Amino acid sequence: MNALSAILATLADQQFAVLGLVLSLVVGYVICNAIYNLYFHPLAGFPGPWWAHVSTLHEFYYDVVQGGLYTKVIHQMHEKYGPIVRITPRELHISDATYFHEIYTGPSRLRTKDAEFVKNIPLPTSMVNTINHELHRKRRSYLSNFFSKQSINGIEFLMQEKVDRMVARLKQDCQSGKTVEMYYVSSSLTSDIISHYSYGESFGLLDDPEYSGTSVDGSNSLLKSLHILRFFPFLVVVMKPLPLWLAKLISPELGSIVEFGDYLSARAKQAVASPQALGLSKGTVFEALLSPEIPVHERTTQRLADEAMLVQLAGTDTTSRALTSVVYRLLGNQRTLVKLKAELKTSMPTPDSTIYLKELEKLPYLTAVLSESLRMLYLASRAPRIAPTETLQYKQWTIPAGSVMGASLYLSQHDPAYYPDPYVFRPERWLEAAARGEKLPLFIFGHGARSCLGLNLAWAELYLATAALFRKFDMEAVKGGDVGFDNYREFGFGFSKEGKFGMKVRITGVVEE
Ligand code: HEM
Repeated sequence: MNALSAILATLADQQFAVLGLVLSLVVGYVICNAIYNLYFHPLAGFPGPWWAHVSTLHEFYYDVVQGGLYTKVIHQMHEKYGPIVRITPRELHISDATYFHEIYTGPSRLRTKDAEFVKNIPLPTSMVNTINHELHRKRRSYLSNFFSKQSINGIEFLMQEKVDRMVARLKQDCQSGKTVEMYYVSSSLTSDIISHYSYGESFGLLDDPEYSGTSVDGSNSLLKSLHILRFFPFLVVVMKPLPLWLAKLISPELGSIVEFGDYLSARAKQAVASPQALGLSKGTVFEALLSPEIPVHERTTQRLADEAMLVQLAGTDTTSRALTSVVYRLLGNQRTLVKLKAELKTSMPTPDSTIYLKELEKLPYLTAVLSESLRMLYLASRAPRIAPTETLQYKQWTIPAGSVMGASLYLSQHDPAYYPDPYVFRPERWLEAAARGEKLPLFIFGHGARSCLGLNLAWAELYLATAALFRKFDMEAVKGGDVGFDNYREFGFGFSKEGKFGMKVRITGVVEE
């Protein structure tokens, strides 16, 4: 008995000794790492609070524990430390919109993405996840014709057809006096357009009696997990092969994303298996991605499915939030609304006049209203870049080649250097700048080699839908029905404190003349 006790005691002593050793190693590592980060790291000389220099714990606390609040903290850091701040041990943030184009450059100046900021996106072979500059350039080129201005002008009839469907639905809602969620109306429109254009079959969300919100609810649940997935990327790997039944059991929104992913994989598989008989895939993203000029190793099922999913996600929630935001701004600014309605009459003499994109694009006030609504929208979190071989100079600071650096689009869009009183909605600022011979920058689509590929489609949808909504209908905001426009939280996009986004309206009349 005594011998056994002695053995157990020895083992316990040994375990404590091992535990003690492991703990001391961990503590030692943390201390050494903190000392290195504070005094020896290439970014050690940059301004910022010591805690941001030492570890990412604060970022984790504000973005994951508190939920999407680190951009606010970054803003506060700039107020205290100036225009350039080391916001994490390995990342600089520059809050000076005049420097934006140096970070987000065109293809002639080498820029890569930061791998840390794509590992949470479960589309590993899509262009948005592609770190390498050259590979990204190629992948993007496979779809750039598909979204060129010329191609988008060529599908005006398709967009028009969907806008007409939306108008018909809203007329019914007007008769029934029902309250409608504008965010769901907009996302049904944008989803139907992008699905019809990309896959040759519209998802028909505009025909859903309640305007299905499943697609945006699904992508919002994905967005809300982005910060968590960035800190715990292994979860992406765990979630990816989730069977549909289990995903639906966890949440209907997750279920809708998995279901959609399964649908796209099946379509991609079919297209790859028989590219000669594309059938349903003719004239779609699948056809573009299966072009014989693309190397065979890039024509895989996964590539097609990832890229198709990216296009659908990027093409739905973005523009639908933008359109919802246009409605929110107009209904909250009667003077602007009256002015816009008067201008719309000049290119649409009657509410039933056919709307032509080319005509709408020439309307200065409409363009200013859209630009100003976009400017105030939170639609993309910080997306840092790396200049692997270029040393950059910002004022007195030399940014070493290979540093991670970025500028939040949202903070750039509110830089008083370009937009005095940046939090005031004032479309006139765009017209005043034009009268001075200046063109105000619009940062929301990003800039350079990795800027938004769907920008022409987004603008076309916004022109057509805004003109239809405000030339054909009178509407009012439902009191307390607008949420998320304060951008309290950031999960890629802006959300309210409660994690919501939306705008309820009542269609009060159909315009007669
Ligand atoms: C108002 C609407 C939209 C806004 C504000 C917007 C904004 C952006 C931004 C800021 C980026 C760059 C993100 C980064 O730096 O990583 C981006 C990328 C992208 N957007 Fe959009 N977007 C909009 C609509 C669309 C639409 C309608 C599509 C249609 C397909 C689309 C497709 C894409 C794609 C494919 C990329 C990735 C480009 C690349 O990695 O080279 N976007 N978008």
